[in-house]
Parts: sequence; structure tokens; C-alpha cells
Amino acid sequence: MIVRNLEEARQTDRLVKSESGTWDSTRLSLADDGGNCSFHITRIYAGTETHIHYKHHFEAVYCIEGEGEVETLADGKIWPIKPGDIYILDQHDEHLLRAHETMHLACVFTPGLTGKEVHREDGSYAPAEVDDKKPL
Ligand SMILES: CC(=O)NCC[C@H](N)C(=O)O
Repeated sequence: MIVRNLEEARQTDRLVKSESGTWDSTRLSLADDGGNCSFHITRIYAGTETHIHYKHHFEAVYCIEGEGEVETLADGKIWPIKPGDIYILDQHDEHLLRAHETMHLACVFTPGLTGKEVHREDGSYAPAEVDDKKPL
């Protein structure tokens, strides 16, 4: 059993600030907890746009607070996002995330992030390392 608290986690290195200056994210659960996922509370700052393209991860994003939109680049479609909405990047969809107000999002990544990833220029995180010492 593991119990953590958001405000306490924000006082530790679980709080990560983006190099782009457009978001921060508190990694409440990471891959080393043992599940094949990680769980984050992410704040997307008001008035910003972030280019994201998770080529190696599946991500589900639930909006708790704040409004914005996602533009999927393959089709130019704009998806308004408000509290209560979930968007699911089931196709590794390349997108722009725009926040009209600061958005508070609960994000689940599969496979889970280790916490050391940085957003690369193409908007992705590197693939999870294969643990080849793990028994099959
Ligand atoms: C919604 C989204 O993917 N924002 C970027 C940050 C990401 N949630 C993370 O925690 O690394």
C-alpha cells in the first residue's frame, strides 16, 4: 500500500517544471511503484500552447479544473476541453494543448514514466527502457 499527498509531493522532486515554461507536473506515482503506468497532476498555465507528441506512450488526461483546447495536427481538429472531460491519446496523436485558463489535469501514462524524462524537441518522451535482466 502506498499513500501520497499532492501538496506534500509538490515540496519534493516529484514536482517537475517544464523547460518550455508552459506547465508543471507532480508525479504522484511513477514506474518504480511497480504498476505499468504513472499518475500525474499537471497544471497547464493560462495563455500557453504546448506541442506534445507521445510516440512511445499512451496517455489519458482528465480535466479537473480550467478550460482550454487540444488541436490534433493530423486533421486540424479542435477539441474544447472543460472540467469533467477526458481526452485519450490512443493513436499517439500529435497535438497542441492550449490553456485559456490554468488547467489542472490528472494524467495517466502507459508505460509509466520513470520521472527522469524530459520533453524532447519533437514533443515526445523517450521510450521506457527495456529491463533485460527481468525474468521472462
Ligand atoms: C497533458 C500533458 O501531457 N502535459 C505535459 C506534461 C505531462 N502530463 C507530464 O506529466 O509529464
